[in-house]
Amino acid sequence: MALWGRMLWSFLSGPGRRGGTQGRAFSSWLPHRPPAGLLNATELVSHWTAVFEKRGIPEARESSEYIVAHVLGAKTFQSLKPVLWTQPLTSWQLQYIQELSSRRLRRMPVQYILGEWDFQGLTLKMAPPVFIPRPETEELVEWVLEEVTQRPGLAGAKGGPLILEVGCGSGAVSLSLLSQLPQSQVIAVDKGEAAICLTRENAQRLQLQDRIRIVPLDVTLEGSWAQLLLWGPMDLIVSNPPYIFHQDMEQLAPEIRSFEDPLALDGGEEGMDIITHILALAPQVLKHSGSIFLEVDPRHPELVSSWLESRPDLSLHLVAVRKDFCGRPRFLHIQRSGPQRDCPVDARPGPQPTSVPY
Ligand SMILES: C[S@@+](CC[C@H](N)C(=O)[O-])C[C@H]1O[C@@H](n2cnc3c(N)ncnc32)[C@H](O)[C@@H]1O
Repeated sequence: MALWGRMLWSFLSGPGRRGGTQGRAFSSWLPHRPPAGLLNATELVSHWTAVFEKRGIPEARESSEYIVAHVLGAKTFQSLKPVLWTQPLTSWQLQYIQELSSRRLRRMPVQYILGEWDFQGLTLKMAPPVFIPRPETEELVEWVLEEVTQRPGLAGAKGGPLILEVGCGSGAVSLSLLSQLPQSQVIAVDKGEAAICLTRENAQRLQLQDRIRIVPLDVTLEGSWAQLLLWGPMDLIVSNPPYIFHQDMEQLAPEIRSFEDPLALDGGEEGMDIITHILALAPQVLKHSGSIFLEVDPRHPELVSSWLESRPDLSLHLVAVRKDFCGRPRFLHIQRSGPQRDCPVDARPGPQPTSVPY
């Protein structure tokens, strides 16, 4: 399976990642009844696992377990009370499972079928075509949290950092940073209208709307970043941008190709289109010694490093690269040195950071 196919499915088998039973993304009942004789949860899981396997659906058992657990009001099959494993299901539960399973047969990702998914302990609403947060992005968030905690300079003058997230999608990164950094504030931007709406909805569901500004913005448009200066220089920029190499797009799993917005994935010929826009514009909004954290493809550390060398005017330095849980170099920490450019809000000189060769 292609790289991104593996990434999508690697986290279905993770323990207890998704949340409660609100947000049933489900509108029509199938007219036919479920197969006769399959009356309890364990039998239903076995039945749909076999159907999914026969039809070549990836993560067959995990998919059927999540669906059955969801209908019975639990996050995971393992967390169901044991009595529910063998208790007969009602006819509406059987029909509901059948409806959701038929969506899986059409290769809809489980996260969209359930209408919600957990990220960093937060239950987020999911809706196609907004990008489904991946487990490795939790590692990006953890790195940012570590750096903010260990380097007081990153925490900003107000006790918590002002963070810009480029490409917020469902709001997973911004909202988890807000929830774990109670003094922080976030400006979350995205080009997609559906992403902006979903981040807004998730912020409200999690009662985090007071510390986040959600701005529709295309970072590739000249002058688009000027409006961000209203809120002052940023302590941090974080982004999981579209970074797939264009020629790799065809190899993506059907779940991704058919349901997720290609604009959330396709980073152009070398996956660098949005990355270079972020880096070129960052000095306008980032405070001196501010940091940029990016999730990228394993080929990008070298490409980004060379690109930054070709743009000394930006005063940005790649200071660290981190590997993901599969051992691939996937996260970049880039730091700004030198005074703020073109930013009237913060022209104060300050100490220069020491660059560490990565
Ligand atoms: C890989 S997704 C990441 C979503 C979310 N941060 C996460 O990790 O789950 C990339 C996001 O960037 C947004 N995006 C793509 N091009 C953009 C642009 N030119 N300006 C702003 N956002 C953009 C997409 O709409 C998408 O929501």
